[in-house]
Amino acid sequence: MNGSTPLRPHRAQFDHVSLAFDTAKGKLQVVEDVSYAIDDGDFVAVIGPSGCGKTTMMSMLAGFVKPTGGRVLFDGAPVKGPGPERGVIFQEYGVFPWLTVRQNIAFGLGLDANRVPPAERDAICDHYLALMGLADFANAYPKHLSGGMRQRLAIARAYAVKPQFLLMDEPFGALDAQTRSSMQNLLLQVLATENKTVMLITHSVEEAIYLASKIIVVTARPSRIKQIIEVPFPYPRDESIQERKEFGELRSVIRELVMSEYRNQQAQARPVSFSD
Ligand SMILES: Nc1ncnc2c1ncn2[C@@H]1O[C@H](COP(=O)(O)OP(=O)(O)OP(=O)(O)O)[C@@H](O)[C@H]1O
Repeated sequence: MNGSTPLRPHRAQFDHVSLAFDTAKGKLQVVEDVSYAIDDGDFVAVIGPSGCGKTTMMSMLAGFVKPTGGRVLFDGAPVKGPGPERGVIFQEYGVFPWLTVRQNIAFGLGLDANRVPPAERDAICDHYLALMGLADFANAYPKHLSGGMRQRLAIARAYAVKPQFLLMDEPFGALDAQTRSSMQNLLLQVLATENKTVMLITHSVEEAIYLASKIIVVTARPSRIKQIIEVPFPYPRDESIQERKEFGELRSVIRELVMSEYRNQQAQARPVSFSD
């Protein structure tokens, strides 16, 4: 629909990536020697203990922070900053309160990188208003929406500019169980109709297995790769896979991996570890 952005395969690569923040108390090592690739069409979920460095990892690929060691590559070149081919959706992120729902969705389509003619812009807005169940609220302001609707709007805004590469940080974390599950299904539906590559950060093992093709379990801080797991369920998927024995078995394995990192975090008994 967005004719200005030709579809082409994308590849992201973390190549021995490390990141340490300079803080008043010294260096805080947050990511350490992480290497993996996200290939075109992959759906990679990253899961690990709270505060271990997942958002920091994603922020490097989004171009918000730079690694202090190694390289983060997008299409073979080091990431230098944000770009229109990478759409970022954070929890509670990205809705302008002074714009209506329709204007919010149209916003990115007025920016140079994604500009489209008005008729096309209107068609894209209509498409996502319908897809996200927001058509009746097109002219409402975000303050009149429920939390779930606002988050759907944030997602619609990110989808509208058709980034082929989606970076999603706990996008459904604040939603009630019902809305969360309908948003997951909607995401699978969008992925089935549009070629997208996704990096998703989640705390939910079920969500990771249900949505992802590959799950990266990371360690307690500093984030290192603990295990990379290929999810054995083909797409398209529906909720019935959650009833399958293999789903339950995989859930147990991943839960144990994550819990063992929580135990490590507690055993370290240092909520924040600094070094000079
Ligand atoms: N700009 C910064 N300066 C200093 N420390 C930071 C900065 N950003 C993040 N941190 C610290 O880095 C660590 C990792 O944070 P990050 O948000 O990446 O973790 P996370 O795994 O995404 O956490 P959660 O799952 O709870 O969202 C935390 O201890 C955090 O306080």
